[in-house]
Amino acid sequence: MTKVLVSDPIDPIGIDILSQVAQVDIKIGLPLDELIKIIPEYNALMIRSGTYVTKEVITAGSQLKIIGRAGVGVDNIDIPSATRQGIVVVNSPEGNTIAAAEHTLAMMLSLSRHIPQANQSIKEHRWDRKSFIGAEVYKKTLGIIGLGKIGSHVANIAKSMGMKLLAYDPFISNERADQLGCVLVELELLFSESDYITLHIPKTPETAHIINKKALSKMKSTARIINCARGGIIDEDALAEAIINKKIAGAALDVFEKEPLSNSKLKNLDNVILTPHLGASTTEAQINVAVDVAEQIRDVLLGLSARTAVNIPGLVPDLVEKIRPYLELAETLGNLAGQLAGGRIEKLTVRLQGELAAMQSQPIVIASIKGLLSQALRERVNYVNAAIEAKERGIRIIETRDASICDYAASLHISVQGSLGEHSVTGTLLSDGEIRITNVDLFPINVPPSNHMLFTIHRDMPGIIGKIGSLLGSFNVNIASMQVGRKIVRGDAVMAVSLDDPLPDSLLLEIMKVTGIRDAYTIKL
Ligand SMILES: NC(=O)C1=CN([C@@H]2O[C@H](COP(=O)(O)OP(=O)(O)OC[C@H]3O[C@@H](n4cnc5c(N)ncnc54)[C@H](O)[C@@H]3O)[C@@H](O)[C@H]2O)C=CC1
Ligand SMILES: O=C(O)C(=O)COP(=O)(O)O
Repeated sequence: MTKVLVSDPIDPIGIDILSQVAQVDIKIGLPLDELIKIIPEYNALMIRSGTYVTKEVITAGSQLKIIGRAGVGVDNIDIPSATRQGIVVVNSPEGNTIAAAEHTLAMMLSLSRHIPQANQSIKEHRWDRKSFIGAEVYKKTLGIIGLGKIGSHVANIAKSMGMKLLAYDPFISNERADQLGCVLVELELLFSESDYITLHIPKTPETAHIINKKALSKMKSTARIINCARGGIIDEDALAEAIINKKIAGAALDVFEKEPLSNSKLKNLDNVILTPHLGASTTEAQINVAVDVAEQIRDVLLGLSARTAVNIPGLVPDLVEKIRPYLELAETLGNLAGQLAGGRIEKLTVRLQGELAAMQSQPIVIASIKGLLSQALRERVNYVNAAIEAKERGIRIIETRDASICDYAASLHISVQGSLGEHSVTGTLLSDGEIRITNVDLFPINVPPSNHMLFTIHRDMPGIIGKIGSLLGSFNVNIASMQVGRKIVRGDAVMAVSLDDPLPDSLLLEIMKVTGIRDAYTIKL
């Protein structure tokens, strides 16, 4: 029975989707050791920001196929470990964009107009209008750090409120910033010019404590900071000090270095507004992310591809659909070439030929690697970890294209160099999508792949095919088809035999003894 563990609160619509294909267990707030104890039973894990999917959780999750993050940030998942183990990680890149942007604006306006403090005072039976004189955001400067999906939506709304917009994002073009009415500037200038500073960046080694004591010292004494992105991008102690010492005017924070926030100086400061990571907490966003991620978990458990995997490079579903037959071709050829080469693999060369040369190569290369490693790693290798597995084994991957090779409209040539020598295979797809192996070690042939195959390199001489046929017959191995390819008459030739039955090792030894046979290989595809 396929089992999914849901370890953070997810909208019921997501649970319904998962229940179509699996038993769904909802266990919220599990301590780490408990999660590690039960995760081996599960094929998928669905989380939000509350669950830390550490290396230990992933190692214990030996059956896990997919981890689904019902939200954007995946910094609570050890992605390299998941990738290494072949686990797809998916998120919902857009499901909560609006919710997070609107929370940011609510925080900015709450800061400006002291709404939480005024609300508190009236509930404490005071009618105090003097203490809560606010500031308008109109004509003020908003500095946006991170002009991605949420930052852009914040920019659009802030613009319509009459704010001047500065932005810092080294990965965004001037044209894009222009469209949003933002001026791209360096951080220093953003710090010194902004009345409000809002952060919309992921937490990475580069962004950790991007707001620190030095940055705070450059800001206006009237500046206010909003962080609805990630904890840890602000040095919380330095921020508290800056507010206490009136270096800046205030802050509104939704996310914290350690969540839940426990003892913190920030809790005692009047001009600080704190919310418990509520950026994505709207009914609409929770439905969006739950559907988005649950559907992907369902699909992956059914053997389909994920729409927004964060750890499968280049394999977006539209592309997968378009090139799926070529992925199968690449896997088959990688597998075949790997078995012909045997021994320790040193180098894989993938050449996209004819019309294939114009296609996106990355998925085809990954499929070739997956095929190459499939004999050694079986189901442990997949599209997620194939490249990493090859790298860790020191296999060099070379990718080339040659549009001028037109024996077939589109073909793929794979060559594998290993400790026992080098072998190459070429293949193509027929108009009905069937695979044909068209070349082995540069000998032209035309055979479909089959589960059990025998390849020989032999001298082109009379009687050899008959001898092989009789030997197979004497071992009760039935031949489905046989093809011989040669470059010159009575030179070397290749024989490709498709078999209905597996070929025993003892038979291979007999075949090797036949006069004229130089090499023989049993292949399982
Ligand atoms: N508080 C909450 O509940 C929520 C928080 N978030 C968080 O908000 C953040 C932004 O999310 P999105 O806009 O969806 O992501 P996004 O990927 O669309 O945008 C992030 C932007 O940050 C930029 N960036 C990356 N490194 C940078 C650096 N070193 N300096 C400056 N810019 C850098 C990128 O170029 C990109 O434009 C994420 O950390 C996400 O986890 C998202 C949703 C809800
Ligand atoms: O999507 C994100 O990055 C968030 O931070 C939202 O977190 P949550 O799903 O509400 O725990």
